[in-house]
Amino acid sequence: MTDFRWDKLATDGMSRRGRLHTAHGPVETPAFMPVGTAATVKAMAPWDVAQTGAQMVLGNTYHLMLRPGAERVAKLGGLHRFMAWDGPILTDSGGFQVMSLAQLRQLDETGVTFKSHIDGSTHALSPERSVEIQDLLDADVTMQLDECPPAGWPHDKVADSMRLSLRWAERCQRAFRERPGYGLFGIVQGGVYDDLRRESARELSAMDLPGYAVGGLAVGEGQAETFRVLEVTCPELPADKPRYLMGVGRPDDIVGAVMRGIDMFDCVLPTRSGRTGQAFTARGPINLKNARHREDTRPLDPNCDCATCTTFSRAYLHHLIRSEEMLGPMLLSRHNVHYYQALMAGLRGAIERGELTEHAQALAEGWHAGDI
Ligand SMILES: CNc1nc2c(CCNCC3CCCC3)c3nc(N)[nH]c(=O)c3cc2[nH]1
Ligand SMILES: [Zn+2]
Repeated sequence: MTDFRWDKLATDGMSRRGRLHTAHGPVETPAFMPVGTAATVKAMAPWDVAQTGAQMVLGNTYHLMLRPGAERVAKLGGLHRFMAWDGPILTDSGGFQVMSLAQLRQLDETGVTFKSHIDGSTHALSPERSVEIQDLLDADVTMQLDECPPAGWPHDKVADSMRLSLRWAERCQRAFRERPGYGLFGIVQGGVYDDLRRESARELSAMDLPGYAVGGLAVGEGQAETFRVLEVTCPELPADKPRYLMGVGRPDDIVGAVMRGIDMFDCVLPTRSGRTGQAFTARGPINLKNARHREDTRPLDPNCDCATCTTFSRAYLHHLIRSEEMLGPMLLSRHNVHYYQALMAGLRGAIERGELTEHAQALAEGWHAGDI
């Protein structure tokens, strides 16, 4: 059984090309992980997800503990068998989703208690219970339970919140069931405050965890602030451990974060925006709802070799979205996830060649050129 580890294969400036080894297989980094909230990457079957080149997907403690329940997923053989995904799975710890989705939630030293947004039933999520749920789901990567302070909180409130998350990290590490190929990631907090980010990163680094996430970002702070926080945080993290920027992002966010030392990403954007008709292309995002596409026989993105782009015209995709046909979100989600995977493959190659700066410049020129 493989040991959980991340190999650093090449560097280019602050960026790294690596390989994560997990119980369910390797993951080439920098990596983009499609989000599979309720045990499905929405509108995509697992074979569609695999075909995009994605190696690792996200599951969600909050949704799965409410429905169908963690014990039930375990009884059914765990999340890999349940959703027929035999590659690595990372599950978030649930705290972020509670604060953004649940009703009547209460957060204190012990954890969070909340009422289900599905049926109003009351639930409690402690660091120990979150780790237990992620174990029952058989997640290859378990995330610590943390508190993600909303943007705009003052320094003293963020300091208290960051230190609570540090105490929860300790409790998660004690509760985590060590087994080969599985790892627990800490989550750096501290808002947009450099001193708090450094304190959080240093304390978590001292815990010698197998991987580190940067949380508390992509909450509306804007790209410049996100990048500034990364420039402060990444240098404080161990150079030989993977770094995961939670909830990011648009293609240009991802490129900028890779250049600042991030190795792993997750975001609902490619799937969620795909369902609303938005497609990411080498010449920037376009929305297929727009009437300008209704007689356009060209492919979505001539540079893309995915099934959507090599089979259908923009006119047809426009028709599907306008008609609210199920096939529309299916085809656009597949293209968008494929596009993100191709973006990551391009970044990995550029880092190997020591050409990331030039590659990033070429990508930005394409995006700014705009659709023709
Ligand atoms: C979109 N922006 C954003 N997302 C954040 C997330 C969620 C990342 N995505 C998880 C998947 C979505 C559903 C299933 C799992 C964050 N999660 C945690 N634990 N802590 C954050 O500070 C945290 C911060 C985040 N910022
Ligand atoms: Zn495509």
